Amino acid sequence: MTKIAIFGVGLIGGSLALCYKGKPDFTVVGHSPNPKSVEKLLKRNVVDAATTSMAEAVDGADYIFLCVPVGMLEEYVQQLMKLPLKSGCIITDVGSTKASITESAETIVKKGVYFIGGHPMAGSERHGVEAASSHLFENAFYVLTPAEGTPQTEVDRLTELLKMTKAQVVKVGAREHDDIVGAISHLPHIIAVALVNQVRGYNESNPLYQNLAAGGFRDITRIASSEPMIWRDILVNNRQVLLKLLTDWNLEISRFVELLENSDGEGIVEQFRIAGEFRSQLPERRKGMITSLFDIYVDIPDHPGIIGQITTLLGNERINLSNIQIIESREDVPGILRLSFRNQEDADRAGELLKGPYEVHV
Ligand SMILES: NC(=O)c1ccc[n+]([C@@H]2O[C@H](COP(=O)([O-])OP(=O)(O)OC[C@H]3O[C@@H](n4cnc5c(N)ncnc54)[C@H](O)[C@@H]3O)[C@@H](O)[C@H]2O)c1
Ligand SMILES: O=C(O)C(=O)C[C@]1(C(=O)O)C=C[C@@H](O)C=C1
Repeated sequence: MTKIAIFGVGLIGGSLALCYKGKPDFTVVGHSPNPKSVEKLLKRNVVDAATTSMAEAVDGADYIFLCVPVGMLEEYVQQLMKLPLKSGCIITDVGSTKASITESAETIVKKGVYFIGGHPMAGSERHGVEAASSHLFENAFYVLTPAEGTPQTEVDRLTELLKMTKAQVVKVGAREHDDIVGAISHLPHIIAVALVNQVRGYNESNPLYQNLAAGGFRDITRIASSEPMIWRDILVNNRQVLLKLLTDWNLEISRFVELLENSDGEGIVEQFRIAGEFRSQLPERRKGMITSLFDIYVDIPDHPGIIGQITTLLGNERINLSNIQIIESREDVPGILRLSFRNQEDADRAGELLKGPYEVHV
């Protein structure tokens, strides 16, 4: 039996738990310091067992996932080292920054235990176990940042385990990770929040701003609704990288100021052209990295007419489906249907509607 202990069973921890729970020869234990959260995890059936005791959670664990906010990771590694851990146990984390935890854990972990930094490049603006899904990591990249001295055999063991998330594991240096992810994830979150707050200011004197906000504003600002505490920790932790990125950002914006001051239409066309060209080369269908669709997943029994029944139900309620895909049909699980919608509201309505007759995952 492989035992997995998960600390912080929220969006990411809960999604990992759902990837392993119920799989043959796996047992998943969730930890929270809060007894009410422990009760909730058991009630939601996300884990096989849940506890407020760190010692109980790690007792005999083969793998420990730290899925708490970035600012707490080091403290958790320190606490874990005071407990008797199984020899060969791998501790990994899912934090959105990698340099500080990878470097500090190296000095904290004791012999016979391994720390390998990790970061799934998938997520959402939602948080908490309620938003968890076993499909979250499908097709996404999952970065591992092993320190230099980590034996390859242990990296391979963790890579093998992560295959069950259906993510694609890649190895990247921790500092390189923070530079890159700073640019493609952390900076966009700052920009989204700043933009929403700029418009929020205008909206105070004229509510039409909010009412007229359409696809463009929604697309670029979805992530402004992300969990503040999670993002406080990420941004403060990666501040050195972000300060440099914001300097570069100011230059990009100044370029537009200049183009507008000079009514330089050709220059504007050129900016859009080179941006569009680069964006069109981003890997397609990498869920969690780039998507303008809102997906729900429905477990479907394998019998004829089932897809017709589902689309009819949606059609009757005038819920517009933008894509439909059968992900797979395996012997040990029901088939899975991915339904995509143009906006969160439609996805939520569809979820509510289909929840009765079918098993729905968001
Ligand atoms: N949200 C994303 O898109 C995303 C993607 C990849 C990685 N991450 C990383 O995953 C980690 C978890 O983020 P999440 O999005 O799952 O957030 P979340 O809020 O859904 O989950 C965080 C979990 O940590 C617990 N927690 C919070 N404060 C705690 C405390 N003081 N003591 C003990 N437990 C505490 C919460 O109860 C919850 O179970 C973070 O390190 C984040 O950087 C997030
Ligand atoms: O899709 C989203 O909502 C996300 O915020 C996911 C996202 C990202 O910025 O792409 C956010 C944080 C992560 O650490 C990894 C992925």
